Amino acid sequence: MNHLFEEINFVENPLYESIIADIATKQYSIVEGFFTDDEVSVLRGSLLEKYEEDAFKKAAIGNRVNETIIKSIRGDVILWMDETRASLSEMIFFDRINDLVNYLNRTCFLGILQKEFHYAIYPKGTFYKRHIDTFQNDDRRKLSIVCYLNHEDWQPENGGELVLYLNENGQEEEKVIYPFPGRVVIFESQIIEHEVKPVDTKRLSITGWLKTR
Ligand SMILES: O=C(O)CCC(=O)C(=O)O
Ligand SMILES: [Fe+2]
Repeated sequence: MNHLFEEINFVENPLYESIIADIATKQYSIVEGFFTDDEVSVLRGSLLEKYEEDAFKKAAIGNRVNETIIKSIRGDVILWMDETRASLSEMIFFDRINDLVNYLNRTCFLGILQKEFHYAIYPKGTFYKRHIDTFQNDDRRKLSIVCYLNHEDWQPENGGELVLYLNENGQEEEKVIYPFPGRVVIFESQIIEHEVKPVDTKRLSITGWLKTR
């Protein structure tokens, strides 16, 4: 019998258990300090370096059609991350995410087989209007994950709050979340409508999705 338990080799992780419990009860979870101050700082450096190299601009060129329509909905600039060519700091990021995904797959039967993440910068004055993260004919996105990489002195007055629109017994309720560095927000992609309020100071993050298939 002992032998059997050794093979299972499962260590309960209290942080992940609290995320799972949150999502099961309210469809979202706010995790403080998912990344340490040092990790946030290294990831922020990596994001800003790529921004200065103009890599974000190049990523946007594919979307030039409908540019004005898109800008009235969302004003962020993004750069998709490539795990197969990850830098040292990006490896730390993906190690954390993969650890969470493995735990979710072992405990929740979510069947997460794919993921996609991008850096995002919201320049001053930009926003992302109320939306849902799944496309009409593609329901593979299960969980949305937003990781904030702002500077340590980020203030609520800087704007850029993430607002989740929750359904509380038929009544809509707004959950306002400030993008403080190190904070990670996870929510059900297919259920929770949300928006990013106008930003007053350049706002930095990594956003991604855990997907089936
Ligand atoms: O940055 C955030 O807080 C949310 C971003 C978002 O909703 C998205 O990229 O779909
Ligand atoms: Fe979104």
